[in-house]
Amino acid sequence: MQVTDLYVSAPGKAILHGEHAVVHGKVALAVSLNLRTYLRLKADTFGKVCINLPNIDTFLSWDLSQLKQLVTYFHGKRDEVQCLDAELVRRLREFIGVSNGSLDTCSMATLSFLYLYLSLFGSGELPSLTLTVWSELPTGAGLGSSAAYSVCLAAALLCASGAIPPPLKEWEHTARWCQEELELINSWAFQGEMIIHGNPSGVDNAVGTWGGMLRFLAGKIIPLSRVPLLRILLTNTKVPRSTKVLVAGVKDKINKFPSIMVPVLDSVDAISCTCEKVLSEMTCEPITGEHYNILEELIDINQHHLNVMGVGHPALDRLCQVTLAKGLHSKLTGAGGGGCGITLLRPETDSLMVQSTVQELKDCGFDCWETSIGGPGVQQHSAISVKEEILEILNYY
Ligand SMILES: Nc1ncnc2c1ncn2[C@@H]1O[C@H](COP(=O)(O)OP(=O)(O)OP(=O)(O)O)[C@@H](O)[C@H]1O
Ligand SMILES: C[C@@](O)(CCO)CC(=O)[O-]
Ligand SMILES: [Mg+2]
Repeated sequence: MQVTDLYVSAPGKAILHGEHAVVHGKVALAVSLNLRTYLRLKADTFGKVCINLPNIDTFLSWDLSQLKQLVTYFHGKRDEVQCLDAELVRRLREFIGVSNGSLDTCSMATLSFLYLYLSLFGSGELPSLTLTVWSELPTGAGLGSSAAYSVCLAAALLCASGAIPPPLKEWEHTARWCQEELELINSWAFQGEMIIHGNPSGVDNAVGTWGGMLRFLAGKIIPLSRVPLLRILLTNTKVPRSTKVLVAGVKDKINKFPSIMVPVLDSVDAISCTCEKVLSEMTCEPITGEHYNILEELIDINQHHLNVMGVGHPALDRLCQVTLAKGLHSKLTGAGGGGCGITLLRPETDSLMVQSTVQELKDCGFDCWETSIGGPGVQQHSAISVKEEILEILNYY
């Protein structure tokens, strides 16, 4: 089977409010970032499947004959994807030699690729292909790198399998899929997330698929079209952590102290709803200092709640202290335990103040940058629409 070459990309995300609570059926507000993961899929004729993941130093290849042995029992279902095929996951773990509890970056990325590849092609002829992924996002830092990776894999492999068409016309530079196709991409990306995260809510892959700002509640995705332009500072504490471990830790705490933790989750839910209301008011009436005061207070309260859930870290406390000394308010974003935080900048915060805050955070050993939000969801690219330095990496392998 011969597949068509293609380039796709998907954005990372920042969660404004609702991380962790969203896993337990509460509202989350999330927004895409203008930092993306790019994937190149190239058809080959060597009878091999190769993956190049330079961000995580992973370069692997398998003979099609090896992979075929894994699918002897398998009848792929491309349009019915509610839960993982436990037997396929077990075989793949055995095949790549990874135990159930492993958090190894390379194993998780490999497992999710092989799972999607075999699920989508396993019922027919396996195609020979090379897949290269490069991301502008820090890996495992709370900005949805796993979801952007899974969304790119799902879009590229669904296209290659013929389940969805490549949307790009000859004369276009970028193109997106229709709603129904996006839903299919999102549901397969969720499978990839399940392998990496264990128990994902689905909010991260939804942002990677649709982009923009959205409200997510129990699998229901509502795009928020009327939102004010927010200025956000992103800080990566560079403390490594695993979303899977942190999500499992919060679940344990809820099971151990339900009467203490459930009200905390309810309070986070109320924070997300209040934030959504304020953001919507800011688009239909003149923006005042009071709107920003409320947004800042919500950030502070939520950061305390996340500490109560056990997903804080001294480096995140440091971020909050440094920014508060400048009158700015921060919270962790994503799974916490280290990784990234967001700081809300007010419209009147001048660039000198931003620069000195960034410098102080860098002096703590953190990476820090002002970011723009609301990038488009998953899309196909022509080669010339991919930034030159990224194209060079994707085409190197
Ligand atoms: N560029 C990439 N190339 C290959 N694998 C990646 C890449 N980015 C992420 N991954 C996979 O995703 C895993 C990190 O996922 P994890 O969910 O822990 O962090 P995150 O998605 O960055 O943060 P969060 O889920 O809190 O937003 C890595 O261990 C790796 O398996
Ligand atoms: C921590 C979490 O809520 C967000 C991770 O970005 C996990 C999830 O929703 O799957
Ligand atoms: Mg993740």
